[in-house]
Amino acid sequence: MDKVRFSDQLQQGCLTLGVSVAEDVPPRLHQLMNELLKWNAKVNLTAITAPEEVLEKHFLDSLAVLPEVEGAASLLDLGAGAGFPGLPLKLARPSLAITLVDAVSKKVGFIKAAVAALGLKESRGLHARAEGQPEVEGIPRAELLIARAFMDLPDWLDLAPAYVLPGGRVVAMLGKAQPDSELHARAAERNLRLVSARQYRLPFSGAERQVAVFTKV
Ligand SMILES: C[S@@+](CC[C@H](N)C(=O)[O-])C[C@H]1O[C@@H](n2cnc3c(N)ncnc32)[C@H](O)[C@@H]1O
Repeated sequence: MDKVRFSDQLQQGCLTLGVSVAEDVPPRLHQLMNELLKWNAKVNLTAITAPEEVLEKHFLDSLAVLPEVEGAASLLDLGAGAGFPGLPLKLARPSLAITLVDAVSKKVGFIKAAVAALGLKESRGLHARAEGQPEVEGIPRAELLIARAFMDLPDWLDLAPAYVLPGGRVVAMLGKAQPDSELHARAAERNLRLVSARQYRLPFSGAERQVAVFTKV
């Protein structure tokens, strides 16, 4: 898909999601897609390789949580894989300091190469396994914790708070929507508080999503 068509579709998708990105962001995401597909030909990073699908399932799916990310100064993406959702969020909000962690070195190798190719500042790929002890693991705490397709909600809410700076938030990206009562209950069991929960659909496939934000009590 050429850069112009890609940029049009990306902006259209953002509009449907109710998020906005600066004009230079779609061309930079196009560059990220080319980098991803180039690497993917040699190193297996993602099963999603059709440009239309990369655009929606990786990029728009990541950008959909921009409202939950606004205002944070630092973001930690655990189990980032090929950099989702962290890299698109960083491109959309350049002032965000990001750390992307994965336990598989070839994935972190790609993240580092993408950070260099895109000239991203305050962006770090880190090869580490997150098991709840950030100091031991060398993983820095952040204001906002995020992960996609990493753990189910109960395990994520058990793990993530250890990596949050005081007053920070944990974002859960969920495929299957859960009732607010369930989210409140999962939070209360762990001395957390549900800050917000929002359901939406991806713009082209209509796939259902939910994003929930938690903070420590
Ligand atoms: C299903 S992938 C999701 C990748 C990416 N977040 C996405 O949505 O495309 C899960 C990733 O978590 C990584 N992972 C699994 N357990 C981990 C751990 N304890 N610490 C860090 N990364 C881990 C895996 O290597 C894998 O890249």
